[in-house]
Amino acid sequence: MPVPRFKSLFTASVLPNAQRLGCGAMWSRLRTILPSPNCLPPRWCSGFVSRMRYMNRLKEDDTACLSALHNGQIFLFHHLSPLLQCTQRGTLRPAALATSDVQSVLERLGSDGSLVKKSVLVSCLEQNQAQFCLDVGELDQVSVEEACEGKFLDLRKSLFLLTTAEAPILAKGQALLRWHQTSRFCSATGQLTHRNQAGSQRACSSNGIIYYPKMSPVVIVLVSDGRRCLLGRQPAFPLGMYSALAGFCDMGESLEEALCREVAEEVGLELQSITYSSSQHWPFPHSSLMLGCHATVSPAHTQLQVDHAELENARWFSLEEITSALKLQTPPQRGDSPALWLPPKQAVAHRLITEWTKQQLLKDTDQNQRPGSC
Ligand SMILES: NC(=O)C1=CN([C@@H]2O[C@H](COP(=O)(O)OP(=O)(O)OC[C@H]3O[C@@H](n4cnc5c(N)ncnc54)[C@H](OP(=O)(O)O)[C@@H]3O)[C@@H](O)[C@H]2O)C=CC1
Ligand SMILES: [Mg+2]
Repeated sequence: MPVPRFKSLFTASVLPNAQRLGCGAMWSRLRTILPSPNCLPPRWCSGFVSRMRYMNRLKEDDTACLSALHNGQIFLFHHLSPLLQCTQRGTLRPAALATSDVQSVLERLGSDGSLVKKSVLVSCLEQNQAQFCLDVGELDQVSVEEACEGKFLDLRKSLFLLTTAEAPILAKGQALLRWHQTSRFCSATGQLTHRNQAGSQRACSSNGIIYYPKMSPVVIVLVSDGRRCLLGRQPAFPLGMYSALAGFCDMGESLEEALCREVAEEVGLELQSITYSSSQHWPFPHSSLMLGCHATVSPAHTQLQVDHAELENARWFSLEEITSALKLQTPPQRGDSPALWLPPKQAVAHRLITEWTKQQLLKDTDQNQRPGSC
């Protein structure tokens, strides 16, 4: 079980009054909370090191990156919405197009060849085939859709619909493309900045300051009182959707301090203990690094004081309510009786909720198997 690289985070404890777990107890709890290898990048697969080093070289060597682009794949975007195609099974997947095909489509639609060079490097397949994202917002949307046999769909909607492992690539691609669109000028000199071929940095043409893409750290926490879990709802969420509590870290705060502050601000509770679960990059509203945790409050202090400037509502949900919501396949429609709808599978909030559910079910099984229980 490849967990040790997270050990420092787990053992770095959290609150002055945190319940510290003994080491053995902690690891056995981690195994139940974090068993999923898909939380971790595929470091142990053969070829991982060589792919990472290859990607790093492409970020540093513009000529090598341009050559990788010519032999690579491109995910197209139109004003930051990704191009999706329908599979034979009727599901959606991001359209990974060969660069040569994209080049011919662009030429047919009257664009000069330089547009392809605006692609940003996002990933690398086995055999070191590089993958890029490119925004073709300057071309007619429908013409590109017809030529590529796909549809551009808003990224939030796409993340609800996509089940493939490529969803994080779209999130990363959109974040990078947006960063380039909004970072054209140096904030010190006001002069134009220019990018490297991979799109991993921009430099000021006048004083050479180098800018790197920015991410805001955001904490997200699933609070439990031992029996129920706490979810909140913002007015902008889709109908019926509740999620784990989240908030941006303030300057100077640790992960633990930000979690305690956000929970205190949004629902008026004091956390007892915090366990780190996993993290994810999230492209909204700009680009965030979501740091996902579980936390507990005392069962004696669960009264919520919801800050309605931040949340439309927050409430405790039973295990039964959560297990039913996890089974729902289609979102509630206007006019339906309001069912609980959870964040998409790609969201770390979903992962926290499923981890909590598994933990509760295990607890219930343990209790039922104790001698003397009926
Ligand atoms: N992937 C997932 O599972 C989930 C992801 N999220 C993401 O977490 C993010 C944070 O959650 P949310 O509850 O909205 O956060 P907060 O509770 O921190 O509230 C958002 C407000 O914080 C202020 N703020 C402070 N710093 C920033 C910053 N760097 N960027 C933008 N706003 C900032 C803004 O207020 P003002 O404008 O008044 O200054 C903003 O309206 C959301 O963007 C959401 O997309 C949320 C839930 C689930
Ligand atoms: Mg919040």
